[in-house]
Amino acid sequence: MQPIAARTLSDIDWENWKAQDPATLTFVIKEDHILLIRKKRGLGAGKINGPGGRLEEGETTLECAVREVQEELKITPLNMAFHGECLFQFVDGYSIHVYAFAASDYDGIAEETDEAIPLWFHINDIPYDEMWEDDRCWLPLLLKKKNFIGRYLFDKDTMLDYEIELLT
Ligand SMILES: Nc1nc2c([nH]c(=O)n2[C@H]2C[C@H](O)[C@@H](COP(=O)(O)OP(=O)(O)OP(=O)(O)O)O2)c(=O)[nH]1
Repeated sequence: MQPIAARTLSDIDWENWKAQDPATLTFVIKEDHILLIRKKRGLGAGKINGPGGRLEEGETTLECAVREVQEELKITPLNMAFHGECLFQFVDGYSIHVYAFAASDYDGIAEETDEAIPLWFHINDIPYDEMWEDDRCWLPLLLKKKNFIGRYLFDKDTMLDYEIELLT
């Protein structure tokens, strides 16, 4: 992995950009509450996030999104809707392309696993201070059922630049 000299989004050739890893995020939103996790390991360990992770060989984004929720919280998300894409470039050279889903219901009882602690929040009380810096830019769009594509440049945990396009 080669570090890149970019300091703004315009330093990156987005036309030919391809992430090292495709990944997913899923937000179960039910009756004004959202199910988040305290992530115990992997990229973003310690932060609060939605359950999710990297695609496995041969898997669709939807299959990955469902599997990650099942693995991390022992529940199955229901009524999955795709809402958007987040394209993350890190200055250390790493890149990840995240597909974001919302689910309006689930089967089972969420429980702590090796990977995550389940946490419910009211949608007006989302703990953005404990989340990735970009989440406050696009999670409100997902909550409003909008579709979006965003590009983000990070130096470790610090967001250097971003842009979000709403899709109709
Ligand atoms: N909300 C949010 N999520 C992010 C950001 N950046 C980022 O990678 N993520 C998510 C996408 C993935 O769901 C997750 C990273 O994948 P992971 O490390 O959990 O992958 P994995 O489950 O396959 O982990 P592992 O088995 O390889 O440890 O973090 C961000 O800025 N905001």
